[in-house]
Amino acid sequence: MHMPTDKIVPQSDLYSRESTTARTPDENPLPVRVKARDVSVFYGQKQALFDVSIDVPEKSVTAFIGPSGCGKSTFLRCLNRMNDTIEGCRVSGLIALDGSDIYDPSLDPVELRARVGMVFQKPNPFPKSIYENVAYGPRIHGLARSRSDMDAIVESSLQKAGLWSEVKDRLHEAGTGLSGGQQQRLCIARAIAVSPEVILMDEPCSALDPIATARIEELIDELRQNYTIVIVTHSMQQAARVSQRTAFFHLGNLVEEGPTDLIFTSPVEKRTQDYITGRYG
Ligand SMILES: Nc1ncnc2c1ncn2[C@@H]1O[C@H](COP(=O)(O)OP(=O)(O)OP(=O)(O)O)[C@@H](O)[C@H]1O
Repeated sequence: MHMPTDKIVPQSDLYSRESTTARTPDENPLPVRVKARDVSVFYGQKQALFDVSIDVPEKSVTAFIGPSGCGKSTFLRCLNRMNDTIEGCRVSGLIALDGSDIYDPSLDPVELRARVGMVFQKPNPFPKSIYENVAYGPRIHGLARSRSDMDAIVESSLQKAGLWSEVKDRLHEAGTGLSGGQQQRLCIARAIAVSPEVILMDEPCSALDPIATARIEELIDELRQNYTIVIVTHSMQQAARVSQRTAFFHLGNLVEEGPTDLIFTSPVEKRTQDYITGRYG
């Protein structure tokens, strides 16, 4: 059921405020693609996120880490309004993509989700052919004018997802017939096919074996040349391997965020230190 969340009112003072959780100013910061300020999320009466502020730089991987239930997925879902689909979920604060409020009522959430794509924990291809899985988004967004246009989009998306050579001779077979790792790459191809700016990944490797996981991690590293990626992961090793920035969440708060190497070697906050050294979580 579709339940609209609270409108986020863009307030210039909120928009221009610095993120207080950023621990070290980068010497050469990348342009900010997604800016969140004072984002709180409620499920009914229960508050799950408290005043989260963060800048997500473009063409890099930002990892969200933290113990189970700390709000990582809740915050990730705010970034493309997936929480709109959860009954009783309310969002306040500001989230801007390229300077524009994503909760502006004039913005179509379907268009937003093409610009901010999502890959889920469990690979979820449609019960259709490999080709149709990738062609579906471009078709509903009117991105291909002809069959050959569509063929080109499908091929290049599968190429970028590192799957083309494995499936080019079986494009009309069911997507669900692929291995788990291939299915996840198909889901990545499906997200890429509508030319997103940002790709959100919610524990994309948790259902995969170590070899398929390594393949997806390599792919994430390649994709960051062209896309802004935000990944939720339970694995600190994965965050350290794939991300340039890491944000540590605890009990609904964004405790600390900064360059991944610094978060893992010299965190400022004791709670971050305790988590990365395995004291809890
Ligand atoms: N649909 C929902 N309805 C009610 N409460 C929810 C819902 N989704 C999440 N929550 C609650 O919000 C809090 C944050 O959950 P969330 O799933 O965002 O955490 P997480 O850090 O991603 O956890 P995990 O690592 O276990 O996936 C938890 O207390 C959770 O129970």
